[in-house]
Amino acid sequence: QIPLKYGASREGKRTDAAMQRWRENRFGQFIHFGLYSLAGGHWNGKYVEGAAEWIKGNARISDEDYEALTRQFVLPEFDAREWARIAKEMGVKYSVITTKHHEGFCLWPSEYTDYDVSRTPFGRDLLKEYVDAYTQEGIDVYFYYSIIDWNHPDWRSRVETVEDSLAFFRYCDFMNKQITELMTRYPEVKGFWFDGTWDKSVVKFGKITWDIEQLMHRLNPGIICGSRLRVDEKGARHFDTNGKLMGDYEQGWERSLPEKAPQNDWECVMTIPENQWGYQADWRGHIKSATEIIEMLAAATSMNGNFVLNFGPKGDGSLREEEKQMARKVGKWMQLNGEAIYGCVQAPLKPQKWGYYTRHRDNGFVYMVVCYQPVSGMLKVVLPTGSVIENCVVLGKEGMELKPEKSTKNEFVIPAPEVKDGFPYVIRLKLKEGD
Ligand SMILES: C#C[C@@H]1N[C@@H](C)[C@@H](O)[C@H]1O
Repeated sequence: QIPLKYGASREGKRTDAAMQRWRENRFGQFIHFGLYSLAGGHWNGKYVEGAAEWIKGNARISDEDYEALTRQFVLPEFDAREWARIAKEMGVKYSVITTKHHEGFCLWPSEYTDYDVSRTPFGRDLLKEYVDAYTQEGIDVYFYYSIIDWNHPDWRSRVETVEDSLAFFRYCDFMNKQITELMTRYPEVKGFWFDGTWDKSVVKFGKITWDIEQLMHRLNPGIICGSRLRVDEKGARHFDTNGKLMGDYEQGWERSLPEKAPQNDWECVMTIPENQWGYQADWRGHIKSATEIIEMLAAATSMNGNFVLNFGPKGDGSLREEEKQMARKVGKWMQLNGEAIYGCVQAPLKPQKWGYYTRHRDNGFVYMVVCYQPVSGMLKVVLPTGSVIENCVVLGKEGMELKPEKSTKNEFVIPAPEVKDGFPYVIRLKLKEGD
């Protein structure tokens, strides 16, 4: 163990109510919205390769031309209540919004910059309308905040000269003021989702991330913050130089899922196209179906993780049709099968090829989320020695009990119900422990 001043500030899983609520939420929404949404992944009438929220760099847009987007920020179709209604319909329990992405434009009227909504024709406090609408729907709100800030004159991606370090530490002061502002103006915020901590400047001065963590806990001891914020004084990210997780959960699973359950709390954030977070008018490549998203959500839950699906609203403030469709389909599935996700954790059963087990923290049931229908027509379940299946039903068809048959020692087979709608189905098991 190397002595560290700015490594992990605490060890082990948090056991307080705020963190337990984060765990039980399981399913979240990401909202990427900013000036980049107006460009929609196109510039001068041409499609721009790369992630749409990175268009300033991808299309080599000058500061002046990019800032001109503030004059187009009118949002005639923006209605936070509609965003919140659709999030509720999808069945998410929390939502993370980009208060400020790498571009530096702020979705709230900040006291510390004029590069924000107050300088646009829209003019309103978008963040407040989002917080109020989602809170009204009972959805917890989290703030994404980019450490990188391409607009701020004092941001430095690397610090090489005395002038760089003076500027960078002025920027850190600005950042601390904005974080304080966000936590005091919007006390409903449950946690922060920091991004952009890979640049050399942040890795060189990891203490600034320790300072942010300390600042947030002084303002709200229950605030939740993932590992992506943190860098220790040796430049180690997410896990400190002694291998200890920094922050409250592993926040490295961006567009990927672990193969097996990590030891720590963790969260996966996922895009519907291959890699578009901000609005891209012309989605290309594979667009994930609701069935694929449901399988990822079940996989995450089966490994004690949270799953957050990204929406990139359009430059007029409306949601795109494909995302509304996604919300409808996933929401319909969650209405029937949400008990296999919300408040669920990894089940103590041997994983099988047909899909994912989850176990509800309280109700004692084990759930089988079947994503791969067996050609044999039989779903295999291996139980601990002596345990038996006391009750076995398909969610939505509770009146029709399935009859498991013992096929070998500890192994049972359940006749697989027919798949009608192209979605995973869920079997609920009541197990009776062996004597
Ligand atoms: C890289 C990168 C950023 N991290 C994702 C969560 C998006 O915000 C993307 O722009």
